[in-house]
Amino acid sequence: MPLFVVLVLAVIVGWAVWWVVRYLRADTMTRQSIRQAVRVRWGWKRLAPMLKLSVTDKTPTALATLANTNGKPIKPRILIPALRVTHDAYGVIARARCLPGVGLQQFQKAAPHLADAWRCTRVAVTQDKPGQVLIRGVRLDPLKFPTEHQPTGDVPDETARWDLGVDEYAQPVSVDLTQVPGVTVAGLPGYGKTSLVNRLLSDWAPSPAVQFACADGKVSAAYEGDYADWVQRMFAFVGDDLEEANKLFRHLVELRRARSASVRSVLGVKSMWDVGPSDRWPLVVLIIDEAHTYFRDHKGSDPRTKKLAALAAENARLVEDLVKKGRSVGLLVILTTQKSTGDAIPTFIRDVCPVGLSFAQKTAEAAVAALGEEIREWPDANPINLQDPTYVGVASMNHQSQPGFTRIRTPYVPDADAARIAEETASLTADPYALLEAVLGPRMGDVDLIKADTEAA
Ligand SMILES: Nc1ncnc2c1ncn2[C@@H]1O[C@H](COP(=O)(O)OP(=O)(O)OP(=O)(O)O)[C@@H](O)[C@H]1O
Repeated sequence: MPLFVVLVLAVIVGWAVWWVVRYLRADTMTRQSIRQAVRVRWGWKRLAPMLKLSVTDKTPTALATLANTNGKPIKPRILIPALRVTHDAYGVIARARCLPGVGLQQFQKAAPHLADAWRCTRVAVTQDKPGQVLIRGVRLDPLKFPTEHQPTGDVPDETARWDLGVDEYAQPVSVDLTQVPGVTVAGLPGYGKTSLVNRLLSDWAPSPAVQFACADGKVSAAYEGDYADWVQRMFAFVGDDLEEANKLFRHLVELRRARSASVRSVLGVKSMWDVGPSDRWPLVVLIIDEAHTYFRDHKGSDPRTKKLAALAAENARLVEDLVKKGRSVGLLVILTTQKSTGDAIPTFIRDVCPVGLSFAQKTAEAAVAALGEEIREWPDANPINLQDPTYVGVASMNHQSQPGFTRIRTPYVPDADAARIAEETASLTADPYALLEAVLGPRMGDVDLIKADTEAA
């Protein structure tokens, strides 16, 4: 046998073995996707013309004209977009070349028929490169399949990137929280708020450039509740006591002022994000869980109620200060609530938070309270459609930088994993105010807090 044939055979056998091994090693979902991808590839030449995704080229090529010796008219050519198909557990990802007259619009129009032909729940067509479209087909609805996240304990590659989960096309969703001063998280009890925050803590805790504080309105003492393990990685923790919370918020507003006053002299820039957070100037994340506890209106004329009402009003004002003025000096506030009324997170705070997430909600009003009026215009993404228990862990998100809402399947983070990370990273905990004092030394006394306020405002 000639050497060339042997080589070709060896390549074919090697390729086949590689595919068989890949197939056998894959899980059931991925195997289905591999078979689906093969069907998509094989059926493409027939399917494309049926869906008007081909063009007829009547102009003969130079080669065809040369070869045409018998003088018969040359048949027009049917051009089919070249298609490259890959797979993942949820379905197929295909890249198609555009042809004259067959581009993004035509593929998008054909998407429902592609979904039928490829037996997909959803098909989305986007364009990420000129001359090419990306066709994502999901056989299974990624929103309906619970996932789990095992935190690695490694320092994140990028600071302030919040990996949230996957969207309805199983594409990873993450939000860049640099320059973001506030995030709201709402949803009915038991639908995954704690797990969402747990993930952020688990992923970010290994970084010495992030410090955490927490006010948990659901508990009275640090050893109770969802954050019991995390307390060791937090420089401050308060329970449902309004006065204690007030002290913490004041402390943080003071930190905000001191940072605003000294950012130029310490970091040499106007905004901390120009240089990024560091262990001496860390990003400070304040988690306010069950935010309603700290802000709700107390009605009554007895002295105790009056005092609570005054504290609640001041708490809202202090948190507003942090969200409105904390961005450039590295403060981030995450507010969560299971209450579905407008006063759970006062609208003047909600509206200055650029990122909002909501798990399931019971009523349209609750969805508006969580995500703003705009959600009424996006019925498909409305969290009132997430009440089925299948959607525990699924949230709808809006981000001020983009129109519309994204539905996200967030993963479950086992408590034991979160506890392990908290323990491993506890030694990184430091009070950012003390860090600033250490940097400024005796100059701390010179920090002009009033001037800092005027500048930041
Ligand atoms: N992302 C998720 N995927 C699958 N299951 C989840 C997810 N998040 C939470 N769960 C399940 O739901 C239960 C309740 O979740 P979690 O404590 O996060 O809810 P919550 O919204 O914080 O409730 P609450 O407002 O009462 O604190 C968890 O114990 C877990 O079994």
